[in-house]
Amino acid sequence: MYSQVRGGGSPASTPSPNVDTNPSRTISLTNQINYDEVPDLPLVSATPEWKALEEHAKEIQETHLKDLIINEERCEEMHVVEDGIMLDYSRQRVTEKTLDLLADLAEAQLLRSKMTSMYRGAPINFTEKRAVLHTALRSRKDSPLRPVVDGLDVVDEVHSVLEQIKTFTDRVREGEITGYTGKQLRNIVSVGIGGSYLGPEFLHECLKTEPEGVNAALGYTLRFLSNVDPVDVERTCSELDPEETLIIIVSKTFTTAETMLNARTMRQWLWDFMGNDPEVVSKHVVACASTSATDKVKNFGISDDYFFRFWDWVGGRYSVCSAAGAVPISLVYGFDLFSKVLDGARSMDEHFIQKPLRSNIPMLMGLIGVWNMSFLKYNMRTTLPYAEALLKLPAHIQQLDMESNGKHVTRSGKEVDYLVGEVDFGEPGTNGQHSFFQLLHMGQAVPCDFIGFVKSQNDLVVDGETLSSHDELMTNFFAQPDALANGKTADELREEGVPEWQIPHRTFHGNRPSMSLLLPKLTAFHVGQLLALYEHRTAVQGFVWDLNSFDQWGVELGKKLAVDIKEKLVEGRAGKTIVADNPSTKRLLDYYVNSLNEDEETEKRKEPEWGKNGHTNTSRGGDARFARQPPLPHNLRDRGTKLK
Ligand SMILES: O=P(O)(O)OC[C@H]1O[C@H](O)[C@H](O)[C@@H](O)[C@@H]1O
Repeated sequence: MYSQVRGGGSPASTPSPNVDTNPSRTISLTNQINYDEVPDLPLVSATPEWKALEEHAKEIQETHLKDLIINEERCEEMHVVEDGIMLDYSRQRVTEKTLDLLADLAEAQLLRSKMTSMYRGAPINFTEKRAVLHTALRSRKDSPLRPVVDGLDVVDEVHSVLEQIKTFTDRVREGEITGYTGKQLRNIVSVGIGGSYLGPEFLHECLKTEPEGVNAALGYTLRFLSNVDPVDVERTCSELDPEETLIIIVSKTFTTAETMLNARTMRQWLWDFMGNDPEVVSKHVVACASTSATDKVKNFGISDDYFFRFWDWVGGRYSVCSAAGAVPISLVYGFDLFSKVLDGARSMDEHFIQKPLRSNIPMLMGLIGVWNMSFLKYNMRTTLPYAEALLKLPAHIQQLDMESNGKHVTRSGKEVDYLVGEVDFGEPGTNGQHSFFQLLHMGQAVPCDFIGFVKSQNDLVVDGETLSSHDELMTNFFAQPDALANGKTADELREEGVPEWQIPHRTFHGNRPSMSLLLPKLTAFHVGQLLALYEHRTAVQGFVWDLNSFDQWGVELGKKLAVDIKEKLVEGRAGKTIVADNPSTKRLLDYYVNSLNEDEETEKRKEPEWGKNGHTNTSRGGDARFARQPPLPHNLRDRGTKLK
């Protein structure tokens, strides 16, 4: 496949990707990396730059954060305001020297060359021989940077699909494209898992309460079906009118077992309501998949016009800005609002490639991530958005980062002897404060990303309150980082009159690092910025650690074993003796199969029922037909007995 760049433009709209205030930090673009060969490089931990940081970490271990954060000059230095975003990293356990040494490490690891290679479409995902071009998904049509993959201009490809999506989604929203029985398509069900689900759901949750989003989505519902658990199907279909439902199958490969079973289930659901006619599928099912899955999409019964392609050079966890996110979001919120997400992501792409280290938000966050993990040995990290609409951001970051940097070898195939790949988790504030913050304050130390907004999507002031509810939320955003950094000493507790016996239980050691990101408002544009910011943070860490952050071989083994288990389960349910690879798995399988068989002797397995909960179908304004339980599809009736 491999790609070259046509035109020779810079990765973003401004002339040089290597702008740096400190000329000694500027990396020559001639220092290009050859991704067609597996390099034989020493581990980064053997470099003098790494060793200098290890030495420096010993000094930092002696310093308490509360002594660092009282230094006015340092606090001034350790914040950035760019594109409306403020990053304050003064509560990280870093000094000017730390940042200089990290810059040296970044330079030694050719960070900027690697970034540029990514933007230009070099095959940096070399184990799969693929380019990594999610930045091209938000390129301007007339971008001077024209990566070419498989002979195709990537930016032209992207814009041709975006136009197809705009036309299709506008026509659906205007009622020109309808369902099989002529009804408007107002219920959208997006079927997908992993990267084909988490990012789009995160965007949906943000836009749901965004004022423009609220208006645009009036009369529409968007649901995500990801888990192969039949209960997820039940929940998804509950009270939906199939005649008004459009199913989007989002799967890059169009082979993922869970997605394809759910896709077949949803196809059957449509047929069971509207008749077993191929036109039901061609009018109610669309696909977002990679061009290499074209035949599979056709074989499913999906028409060409309803196929929105993306490309092998878009990784699943980096695919939100492709058709995977564009189709469901544009159907419900309109293409224009989705375009604003792309604008925000593009502005972050430009920021990332153009800005010098000390003004570069993703670069600073990535390098501090490396510092915390590999040198200060914090192997966890938490994302704490003080915005309920970001409730799915932690789950998205979890996949993005843990699938990207959860690796054990370098690009040269050498085992790493340093810590890489944090465990990422999170929850919106203030809810998180009432669940796991006890551990953050007194148990294990976990670096925190606090994310807050100057304005709420929709603020409230209750009569008699001096502050708005958003101000109230933000007081916590400001207070928690100080509590983590400063802690509380025994002497301070004594002064407050705390009894001596309680003091050990109420002492906070502090010295717990965090960073604070403050954005203007959770709009479509700013959510696009956040999305790209975290994608780039992950890339920075992988580049410095010398990993391939863009493959995911780690998910394959379990998938393969599940296929083997399926055969064993079929045999067990047919009354044959289960032969398993080890006694532990055999015991579990025997227990499962025997329990099922016993159950069935006394009680027939319960049949699933669509719309079981019997709520009013809001999208139909409470149509009585859907408030009742719809008929059970015939093929699913037999499902409980099929395995016998
Ligand atoms: O989009 P699909 O091909 O269905 O893949 C869905 C997901 O499953 C895979 O196992 C990977 O872990 C994810 O990176 C991917 O996003």
